[in-house]
Amino acid sequence: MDIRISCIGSGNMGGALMRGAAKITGGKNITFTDADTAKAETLARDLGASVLRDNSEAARYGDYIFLAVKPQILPGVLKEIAPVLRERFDAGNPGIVVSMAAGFTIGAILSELANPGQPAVRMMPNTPALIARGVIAYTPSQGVPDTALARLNEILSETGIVDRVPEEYLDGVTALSGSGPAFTYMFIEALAEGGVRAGLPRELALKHAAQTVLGAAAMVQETGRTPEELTAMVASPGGTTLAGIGALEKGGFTDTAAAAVDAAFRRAGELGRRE
Ligand SMILES: NC(=O)C1=CN([C@@H]2O[C@H](COP(=O)(O)OP(=O)(O)OC[C@H]3O[C@@H](n4cnc5c(N)ncnc54)[C@H](O)[C@@H]3O)[C@@H](O)[C@H]2O)C=CC1
Ligand SMILES: O=C(O)[C@@H]1CCC=N1
Repeated sequence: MDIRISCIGSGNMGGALMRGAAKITGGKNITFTDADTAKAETLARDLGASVLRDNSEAARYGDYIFLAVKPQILPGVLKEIAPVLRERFDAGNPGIVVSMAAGFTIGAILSELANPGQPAVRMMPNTPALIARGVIAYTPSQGVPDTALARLNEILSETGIVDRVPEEYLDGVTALSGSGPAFTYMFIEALAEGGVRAGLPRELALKHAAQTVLGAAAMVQETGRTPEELTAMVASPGGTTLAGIGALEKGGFTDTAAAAVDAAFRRAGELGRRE
């Protein structure tokens, strides 16, 4: 695909998404910038991409300009690239800004850029994008042409499942799939810890815990059955599973897991209001 991509920020998410993009565009059409130049250089070398001198150059280069910096850094970066984006917009060749910053709304992005017409996409990926098993949801601003969105969809699809959603879903997506991998790692650790307490070596317990979560998730995706139906398939009357479910319920498992998503959701809203 003959498009040019700039990625401002070469950390976890910039790296994960560009690894997928490189499969479609080839590394040579991708550029990185980062406050830590050595980090950008290492990633660029890995993908056959290149490094630009600064974020303004990045804003000039890309058909898509991915902003993969922390939400607290984003306003400064937007101010830095606003003049170049404005020039391109006025010349009829606007780049499309693609932000993945938690909580940061399209309205806030356009307001920092001082251009309500700037084409922008707000998206929320997650780290399994690094191994092409990510969840990505996005919302475009009004000015993004359908063809450009279709191409973006194609690029993002290299990193996982992609859904276009109304913007009001994005804080919820951030909480569930954005932060969710960390909650799931905690559950895997907890399962493994239980295995260790039951006498298993830690390495074996962790391996079996991770494969169990993977297998159970695939059952939800591939059988079309609900988690409740699948639970019934596991739990024999008077058996081991029901004993374990009882312990989870006693510990308030469902409420605690749901409260984790709710706390992340509320935090996304706070980040959006910008302290
Ligand atoms: N890590 C995660 O699981 C997810 C993160 N996000 C969002 O992705 C964004 C990036 O997060 P991560 O990749 O985890 O962070 P990170 O810390 O791994 O990467 C951010 C990069 O930005 C660089 N940077 C800092 N200031 C800069 C500047 N002025 N110009 C250019 N680069 C600069 C840093 O040196 C760093 O390499 C955040 O907005 C976060 O909300 C979204 C979904 C999931
Ligand atoms: O923790 C965060 O704020 C980011 C957003 C979703 C995952 N990581």
